[in-house]
Amino acid sequence: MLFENGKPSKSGTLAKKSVKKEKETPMMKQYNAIKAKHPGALLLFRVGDFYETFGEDAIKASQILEIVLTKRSNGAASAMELAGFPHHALDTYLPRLVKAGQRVAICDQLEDPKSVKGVVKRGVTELVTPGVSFNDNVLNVKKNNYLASVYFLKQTVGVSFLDVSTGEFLTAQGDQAYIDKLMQSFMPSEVIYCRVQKEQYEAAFRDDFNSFQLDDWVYTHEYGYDKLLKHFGTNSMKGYGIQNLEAGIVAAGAVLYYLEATEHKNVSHISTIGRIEEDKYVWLDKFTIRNLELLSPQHEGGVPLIQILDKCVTPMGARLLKKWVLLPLKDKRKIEERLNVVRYFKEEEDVLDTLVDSMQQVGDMERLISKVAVGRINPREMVQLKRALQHSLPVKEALAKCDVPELKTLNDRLHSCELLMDKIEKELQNNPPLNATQGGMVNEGVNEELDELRKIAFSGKDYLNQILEREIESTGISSLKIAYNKVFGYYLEVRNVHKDKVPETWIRKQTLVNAERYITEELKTYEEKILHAESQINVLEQQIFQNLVLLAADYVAQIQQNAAVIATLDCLLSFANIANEYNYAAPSINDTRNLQITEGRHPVIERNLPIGEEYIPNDVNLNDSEQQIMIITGPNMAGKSALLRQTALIVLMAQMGCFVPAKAAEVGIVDKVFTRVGASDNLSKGESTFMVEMIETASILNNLSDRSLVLMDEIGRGTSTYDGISIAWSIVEHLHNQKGSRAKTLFATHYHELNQLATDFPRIHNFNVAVKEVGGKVIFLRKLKEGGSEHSFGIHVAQLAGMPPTVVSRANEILSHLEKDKIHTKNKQKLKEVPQASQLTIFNAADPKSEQIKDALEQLDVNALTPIDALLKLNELKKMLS
Ligand SMILES: Nc1ncnc2c1ncn2[C@@H]1O[C@H](COP(=O)(O)OP(=O)(O)OP(=O)(O)O)[C@@H](O)[C@H]1O
Repeated sequence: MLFENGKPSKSGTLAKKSVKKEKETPMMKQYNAIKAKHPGALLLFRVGDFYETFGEDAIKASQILEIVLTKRSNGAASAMELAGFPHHALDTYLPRLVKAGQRVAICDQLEDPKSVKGVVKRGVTELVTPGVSFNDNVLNVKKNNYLASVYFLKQTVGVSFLDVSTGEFLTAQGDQAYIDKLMQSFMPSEVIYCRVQKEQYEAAFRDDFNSFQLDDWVYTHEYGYDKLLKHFGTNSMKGYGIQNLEAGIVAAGAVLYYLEATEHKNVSHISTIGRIEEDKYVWLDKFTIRNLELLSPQHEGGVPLIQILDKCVTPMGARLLKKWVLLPLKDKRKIEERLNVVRYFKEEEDVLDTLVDSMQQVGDMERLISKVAVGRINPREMVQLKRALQHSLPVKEALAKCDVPELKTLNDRLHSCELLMDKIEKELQNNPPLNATQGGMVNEGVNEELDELRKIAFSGKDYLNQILEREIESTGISSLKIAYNKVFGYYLEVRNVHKDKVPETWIRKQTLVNAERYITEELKTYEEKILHAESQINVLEQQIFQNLVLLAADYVAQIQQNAAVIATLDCLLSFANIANEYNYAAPSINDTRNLQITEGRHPVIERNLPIGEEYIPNDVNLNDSEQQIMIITGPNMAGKSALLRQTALIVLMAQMGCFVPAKAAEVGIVDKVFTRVGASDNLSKGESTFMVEMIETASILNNLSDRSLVLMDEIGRGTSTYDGISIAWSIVEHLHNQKGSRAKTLFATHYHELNQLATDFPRIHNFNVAVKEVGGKVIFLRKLKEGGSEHSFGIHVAQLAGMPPTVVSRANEILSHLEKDKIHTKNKQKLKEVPQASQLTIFNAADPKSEQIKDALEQLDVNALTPIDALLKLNELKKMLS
């Protein structure tokens, strides 16, 4: 049974109570029984042509949908609230309920009310939840809609993602940080987890996602493994490479259970399960994804990278591109394969145009074929599927002419599915109705009986004339007439003079003064036919359509593969397009640990500069032998952050297989990118800014490798200046001296004191983003130069920001006063004297508290500490102080 937050929902309870007090009508009894089976879900109960909601569901529905709330007035359940809408408006209202976070159980009439006495049989035909939906209005074409399942197994976390609308099914397992990163990347619309793991779940993900709890028996290896074997019809999961992912299997099994529990039993389009391999992709922690604004901007009105990269013309392409952005590659060969194709398309603009033109018409082939598999495709969508296949043909033709091995491989995987395409073309009209029950969708000449029926239904007069002519000819009764009356239907009328010519088989029905009326076997049959023609037409059309759906179901695997090929092509074409449009260069990828960017630019800022302004390019060189760490100082607004981010973005774009905003870029494969940019407030989650800063930094320092790229922007600014400098200083030292991981680092700071580090450490170099001071005004040159800098020009920025002149001039006064103060210089001297890689002298031997803290620190085994332990320890030390 399903539970919401461990207990049945209020609405389920209320509905029961309010009806039980009085005598239940049979229908309400049925309603209550169904409602009780789906606690936590808002029940849409089909009554005739309406979907009705009752009790608390009605109150919720009326608020969310802005529909009228009434009270049920027919005796027994007089106190019951009621709100409903016409059944044909389901597509409009359902998405609104789901988007408002509701789980919606759709309860339909399972038999024809006309053929039943008493209460019609009803049942829930679908439970739509935010993570499990096929409804186009719930889904966003450019986004996958993932359901995630999470399972904690000691230190390992298993996760599984399913987009039921495309059939994509994935699993992974790893430590908390890895799964957290995946969750932030895949951004599931709904997460299911084991009820008894509530605490762990909430500690890990707080209330980041819509969540739902399942019973603990669902989250067992035995159950999950068996579920997967049954679904895929195999006797092991070895072929999918997930046999040993114990936690991953448990999480994936629960996904399949949940599909069943939500009445999604027909899911043959989920034909494979993939493993998200941690070591195949560049590690981006969740802070990096956020700080680099890869998929969404940090602030309203901002532009994320994806918006620049996405020129895809198909929904599949747009969805795949998001994955490419979040999962850049580490395999040089694979990256080069993508780059080769982009280079080719960039040069062969005709091919690019042909492909883009055809693919523009392909539409969402991936979701259409999923609808075929689950039997939810409508006639109009079937015609769209045909068009998708038709427009894939020129793609195939164009690819066949391309002399690039990677494109040949893609072309080999593209199926033309001609038989299916021709059959849809032959059988379905080009503009069929939306609903298969409406009729009028099948072409003429497909089915003789159907054609006959249509003749009867739509060309009745002609048909009767044909009978009349035939009868006149065979009987010789020239004045014969056909007419209709309500009493005995169609009849033949014979004037008395011709009475003797009437064949014996005719049945006399009426005698008039001058004539007699007869019916014949043929007319009777015709009459029956015409009466039933329309309903028969519908039945036959539906049969023909169903057969078409069955045929299309044989093509699920092929069309899914086509969709994957088209999506890949779309992303590569998009890369080629932007390379041309924005003047990007092909990066050169190698296995060294060097990064050499010549005239690099920020892909997003350069597209959003005010008219007339040009982005100033800069070089960045980093390696593990001479220049491992660049300390970048410079005034506020100089462009330090932009430089840091562009460096990471160029590396990531290169490893996605995309050309880069630079004159040239040599990229030695990077395996992890870490950023700590700015001190963003996280008060809503109960953490102080500085705490967040330290958590994020700790996660960087604990996960470094010699291929990592680290960006640190103003680390330490969340605390007092001296604490900040001390922390920043020791972090840089740590990055430089860490054995076995000379992570390439860009360190932007306002602490000019850190410039001292360059003299003390061989692989640390100072740079500054240049400005020019002319007549008391600062001109931003945006050019990176070697050497440190002395000023921050913060007051100048305050002036630019419109600070009252009195405040600005007072600030200048205070600054000059402080600058004269020797503390500044003395402190600098002090830092210089600090022995390298040792604790900064912050302890006073005369102070017992200080000694106590020192002892505690000395006893610590830093290598054995997790980031959380470290923070707890820090807190303990702080308490010692007070
Ligand atoms: N190379 C460049 N060419 C043109 N404009 C740039 C360049 N770099 C930065 N800018 C512009 O300058 C603005 C400020 O840059 P940025 O935020 O990188 O400054 P900063 O040095 O990090 O400032 P702060 O120290 O105040 O955080 C950017 O928003 C961008 O509009």
